[in-house]
Amino acid sequence: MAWIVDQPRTQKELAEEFASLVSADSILQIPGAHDPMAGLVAKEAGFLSLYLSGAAYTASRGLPDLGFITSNEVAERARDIIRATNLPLLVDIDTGFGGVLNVARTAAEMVEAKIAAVQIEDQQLPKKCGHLNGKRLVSTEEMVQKIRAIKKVAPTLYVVARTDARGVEGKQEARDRSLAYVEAGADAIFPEALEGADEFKWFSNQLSVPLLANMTEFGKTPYFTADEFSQWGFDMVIYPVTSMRVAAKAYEMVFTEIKEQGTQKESLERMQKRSELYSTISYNQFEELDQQIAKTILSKDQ
Ligand SMILES: C[C@](O)(C(=O)O)[C@H](CC(=O)O)C(=O)O
Repeated sequence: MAWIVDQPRTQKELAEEFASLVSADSILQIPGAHDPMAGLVAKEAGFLSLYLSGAAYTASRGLPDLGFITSNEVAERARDIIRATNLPLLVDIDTGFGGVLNVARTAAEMVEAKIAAVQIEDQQLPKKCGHLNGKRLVSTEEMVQKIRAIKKVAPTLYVVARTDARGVEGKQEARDRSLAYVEAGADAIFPEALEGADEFKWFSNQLSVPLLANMTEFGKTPYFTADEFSQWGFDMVIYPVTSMRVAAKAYEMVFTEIKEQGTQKESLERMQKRSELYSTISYNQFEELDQQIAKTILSKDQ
């Protein structure tokens, strides 16, 4: 329950909360929420912070993750998720949607939308998923300028700098770039597409700032647990596209059933019931704001 019904939190409060969750003893598990409903369900499951993935956001619009979306589009989706959940949101801003000046505009827009934290990567446009081949990087100097621009325009934004160098130039270069990004003001580092336990451990021995692990599915990183990442010195782990992937498979199953059997009856048990849906979106609390609306009463099987 949030936004109109709850007291919303400010960007500064959300960013401070994010930083304190990162510095807590246990690793911060951050599930991707491609839309507000996914965010609300993740909140009900007990997660304290959410991630808006570029891959999941673009896929939810039927688009590939090649970096041709704009900052105001992403800010709009992020704003909806924050209004609904009132949780600190880490937003994937890809390359910052252009050069240094575009990054500055993106940072300002993210603060307006009350985003707690952003993740910016060192790829050239058009960017690619970090677990694919054929990535090209901008120079360290350009990325450093981008990080400085964010910190100048939006000092309260928590900045996670992602380096894609591991798959392009190697792990030593990824380490060197990370050190430069920290020097430029990044609050945390996201070494993208590390391939094994040894690489995670090696990386955390090289850096003293908080580190983020990407536990995406069908990528280059094997399926490690949150505890394993934590033991290796990582402070955050994201599950960026999981919500989108399970939702799309669920649609596929029920649409096939309706097409083939002419009914969705077999799938009812796997559906969110009307009562569960209304509870998740605080239906009653919104209804109570207007005494002219008759109070909705549901039967127990609805
Ligand atoms: C983290 C990521 O940038 C994303 O957009 O969520 C992607 C995830 C993915 O494509 O699986 C990534 O580049 O790792």
